[in-house]
This record gives sequence, structure tokens and C-alpha cells, in this order.
Amino acid sequence: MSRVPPVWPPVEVEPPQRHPDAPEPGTKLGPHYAHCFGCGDAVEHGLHLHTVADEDMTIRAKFTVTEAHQGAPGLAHGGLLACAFDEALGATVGEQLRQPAVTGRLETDFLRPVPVGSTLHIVGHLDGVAGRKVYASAEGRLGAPDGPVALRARALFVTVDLAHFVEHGRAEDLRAIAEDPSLLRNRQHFNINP
Ligand SMILES: CCCCCCCC(=O)SCCNC(=O)CCNC(=O)[C@H](O)C(C)(C)COP(=O)(O)OP(=O)(O)OC[C@H]1O[C@@H](n2cnc3c(N)ncnc32)[C@H](O)[C@@H]1OP(=O)(O)O
Repeated sequence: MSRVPPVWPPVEVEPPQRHPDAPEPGTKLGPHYAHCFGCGDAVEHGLHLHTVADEDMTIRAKFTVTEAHQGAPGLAHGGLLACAFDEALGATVGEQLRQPAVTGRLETDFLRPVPVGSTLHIVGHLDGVAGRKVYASAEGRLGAPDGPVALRARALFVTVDLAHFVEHGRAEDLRAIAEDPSLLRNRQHFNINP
């Protein structure tokens, strides 16, 4: 079967406009929510993605695969790898546009197995905007920023109002944030206040 991907982005897009408050290249982004499985520091066996803003609408992220992330013996679970890309792409969109957005569609190509103990170096890029639709893509290299490509991913994010999270989030988790706003680690950027 051919691995030639379809045209990307799949619709006509405008070039994304970097928000004036988007973090400067080199800024460490930190977790956006303590209990986020992708980046949260309160999730013992989470992915703990470390993300840094970079030039040209990109972010760089690192994900180290632990024993807790196995699918086959000694190898990362594919769904968790997709999760790492969801997180990295979400950070790319959120940090560069400074607008809440959720994943509408995520596609992932797995090119190489990713062993436990290895680190994936992910670069996420904002590709274009069409109304509320935001297209982003990412590549993950094994072991080093110039290592072999292990995964590629493409995603459609859809921008939403903060009401999306208030309406759909579990009440006790929203209450916990109201009681301890520091759970939203990046709240100075997004000013989420449910
Ligand atoms: C820093 C933060 C890091 C966070 C990283 C993690 C990110 C996440 O995991 S977010 C959680 C997972 N995602 C979700 O829970 C989203 C669930 N889905 C939804 O809530 C809704 O379907 C939602 C908001 C995406 C879209 O619904 P709604 O607001 O009614 O808009 P809707 O009109 O259906 O869609 C908007 C546009 O997107 C398009 N679209 C939506 N979904 C898709 C899809 N899967 N494929 C193609 N196009 C789509 C629609 O066709 C529409 O296009 P157009 O404007 O051209 O008509």
C-alpha cells in the first residue's frame, strides 16, 4: 500500500497569524493543566511532555517512553504515541494562536517502533487556518532532533469558546479548579476561569 499522503491541508487555508502574546522562541511552555495526561505534572504515569516554543509557528516537544507506556513488550503503545502528538499539536495551536481549540481529527503514521527508554523529539507546525478550523502537523524523531523519523501526524483543531469546557467538563473537576486555580498551570496565558 502506498504511503503517499493526501494533500495537506485538505481545504484552502489562510496563513496562521502568530498571536502578539505567543511565547518567544525558546520559552519553556510547561504543563497547561496539572491533570492533563499528556503534560500534567500530577499524573504519575502520564506522558509528561516537555514543550518549548520555536520559530516559524513551531513548537518542539520531548516525550520519553517509560515502562508504563508499553503496548508490546518493551515498545511504546501506539495510542499513547498518538496521544503525545495530540498534546504536541494542541500546544502548537494553543500557544501560537492563543485561542482555545479542541482536536476534531487526528491522523498518525507510525514509521518505526519506539522502544521503552527512548525519547521522541517532536516538532509541531501550524499549517493554516480556515475559519474555526486550524490545521497542524508534526514529526517525531527517535533519540535525537536529527534522529530517524518514527512518526508523523496531522490534525484538525476546531477553535471553541471557553464555554465548551464549562459546559462539558465534569463538575467536580471544574470545582477543583475554582478552588485551586493553580491546577491550570498556564492560566496566565489563556485566562481560563470556570
Ligand atoms: C495546550 C492544550 C493541549 C491540549 C491537547 C489535547 C487536545 C485534545 O485532546 S481536545 C479533546 C479531544 N477533542 C474533543 O473532545 C472534541 C470533541 N468534538 C467536539 O466537541 C465538536 O465536534 C467540535 C467542537 C470539534 C466541533 O463541533 P462544533 O463546534 O459544533 O463545530 P462544527 O460545525 O461541527 O465543526 C466546525 C468545522 O470543523 C469541521 N470538522 C469538525 N470535525 C471534523 C472532523 N472530524 N473531520 C473533518 N472536519 C471536521 C466541520 O465540518 C466544520 O467545518 P465547516 O466550518 O467548513 O463547516
